[in-house]
Amino acid sequence: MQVKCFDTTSDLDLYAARLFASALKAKPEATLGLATGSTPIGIYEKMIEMYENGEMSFQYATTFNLDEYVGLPPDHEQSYARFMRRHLFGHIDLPAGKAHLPNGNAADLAAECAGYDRMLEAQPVDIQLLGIGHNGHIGFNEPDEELQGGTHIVALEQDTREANARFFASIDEVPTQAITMGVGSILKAESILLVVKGADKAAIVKQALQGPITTECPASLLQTHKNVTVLVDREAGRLL
Ligand SMILES: N[C@@H]1[C@@H](O)[C@H](O)[C@@H](COP(=O)(O)O)O[C@@H]1O
Repeated sequence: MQVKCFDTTSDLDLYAARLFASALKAKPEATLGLATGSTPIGIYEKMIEMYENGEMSFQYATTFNLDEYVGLPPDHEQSYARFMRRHLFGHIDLPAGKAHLPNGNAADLAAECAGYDRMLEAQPVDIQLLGIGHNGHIGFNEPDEELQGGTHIVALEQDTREANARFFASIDEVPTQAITMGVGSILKAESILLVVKGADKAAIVKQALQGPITTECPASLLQTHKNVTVLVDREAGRLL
């Protein structure tokens, strides 16, 4: 596992965007695993700049997002589908049909999960972008006695709903469930880029990288992967 610490988030964002640009240069038809949350927004901004400057093209790429809320209409301001359109897909040359997110409104959610896994098997992720929750969740894989391998429905922890309530009018509007790729699917990616920003993530990133490998901190399972790069800003990396 390689850990790189950056003085500014802007340097970190540029470095991460360049890793994706290199991956696409080496393999234009690469499958990219993408994430939501506040952490990747700056990285997506740099990708858009690089695309606009002709330094990066998504024309032949495929993307898979980690997760989506259950029960929000796709056009809901806080749905992850909308987030991705706003922060990335609406600004680049990725063909619409090549951007995949789990559908949290599917009539048959079990079939949706199985279908998402089939697509992931057919087009394995080359490079997976990940953030981390304060409790060590990745995607929406919450700490638990057991973790599921494939895409599944998860009940969101109260802490997670509270953390995400800042994007909603009130906590009551935050969905109670999500559909998420499993830790097993995440670990199948050829390479993983974990990005952590801010002092409030310093303790959990230390636990994830240097603590015991346990399902009670889903991100700690990244220690078992052969090709993980961790990018931290100074605040997030201060305990490492
Ligand atoms: N499902 C997402 C995760 O993929 C993300 O990593 C996490 C941290 O978000 P943030 O980057 O806003 O701290 O929150 C959400 O719950």
